[in-house]
Amino acid sequence: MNTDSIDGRLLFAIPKKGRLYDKCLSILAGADIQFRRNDRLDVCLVKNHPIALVFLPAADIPSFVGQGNVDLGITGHDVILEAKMQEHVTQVLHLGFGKCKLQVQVPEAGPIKHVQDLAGKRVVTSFEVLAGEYFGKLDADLGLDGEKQTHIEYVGGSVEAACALGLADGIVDLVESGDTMRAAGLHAIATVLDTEAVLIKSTVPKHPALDPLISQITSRIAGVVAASKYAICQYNISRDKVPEAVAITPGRRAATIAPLEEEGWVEVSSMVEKKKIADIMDELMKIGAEDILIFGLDNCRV
Ligand SMILES: Nc1ncnc2c1ncn2[C@@H]1O[C@H](COP(=O)(O)OP(=O)(O)OP(=O)(O)O)[C@@H](O)[C@H]1O
Ligand SMILES: O=P(O)(O)OC[C@H]1O[C@H](OP(=O)(O)OP(=O)(O)O)[C@H](O)[C@@H]1O
Repeated sequence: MNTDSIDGRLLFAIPKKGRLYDKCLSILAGADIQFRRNDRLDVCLVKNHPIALVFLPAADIPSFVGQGNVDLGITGHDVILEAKMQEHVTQVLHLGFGKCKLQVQVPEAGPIKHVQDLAGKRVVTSFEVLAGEYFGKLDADLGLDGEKQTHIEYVGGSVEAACALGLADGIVDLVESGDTMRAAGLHAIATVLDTEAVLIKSTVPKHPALDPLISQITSRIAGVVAASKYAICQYNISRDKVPEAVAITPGRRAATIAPLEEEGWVEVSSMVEKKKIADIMDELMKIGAEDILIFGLDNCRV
């Protein structure tokens, strides 16, 4: 391999900006994929692996990967469906970030209360394929055809302004916290899709020789994702309470139980989901656990 060229390297597409960018950089750092991105440069050679990173718009990544021009990529599940690339890419890993919903939204103060009231009217969106499929089914269910069908119009951004500008009766857009939607005086009346960031590869890879490297990178990224999701919970408890304790902290395979010097007491150590930590600690306190400690994970392979 020529160390100064992309020839022979695995091409790995990363969103060049936007909501997924920072999280992707953390994933790459956690997987020890080392690179330096010079200003405005969209192709970047990795120093410690035969990989080149290609920084692309998130919406273009499914087609690049699906057509085999790029071997691996990170993007949103939503844009894979929007690009109609679900048959051409394999979703290797769910990455646990970029979580949001694609929702139908209408003015809060307006007359439209249900999605059926919006059918046949004007909908503005950046997701014309997904919105088109959604309203296509709804129109068919309601017997709306020809001119009576819902009019879907594409805009590239600031979708939330369309109703206030008189361009639309409703919109289809992404919602995470709901702040954008509320600030625009809108509320959601239906969910088209739940989405999150995913690691994808081509369903029919152009470079099968790269499969071992793809597996290695996938396993590293899976470790980083698991480390961000789990923590270690360690506590002391009297031996007779062990059955109740392991019901609360069963671990991934099984909890580790070690005897303490003090007669009748054990130490329990177990992986727990971070989002459940407060509830788990409450439950452990109730059954008499003591010295409950939570340790974060820098990285792991599980
Ligand atoms: N508010 C959000 N919360 C979580 N994930 C989101 C959010 N908005 C978008 N995403 C995810 O990130 C992907 C890219 O969206 P983003 O708005 O960052 O796109 P972009 O158009 O490339 O960037 P920019 O908005 O800077 O132009 C979306 O397809 C979706 O999967
Ligand atoms: O529910 P919220 O937390 O407010 O997030 C939703 C907003 O996030 C995305 O846009 P983004 O802010 O990425 O910018 P964009 O409109 O330029 O795509 C999306 O298009 C919504 O507008």
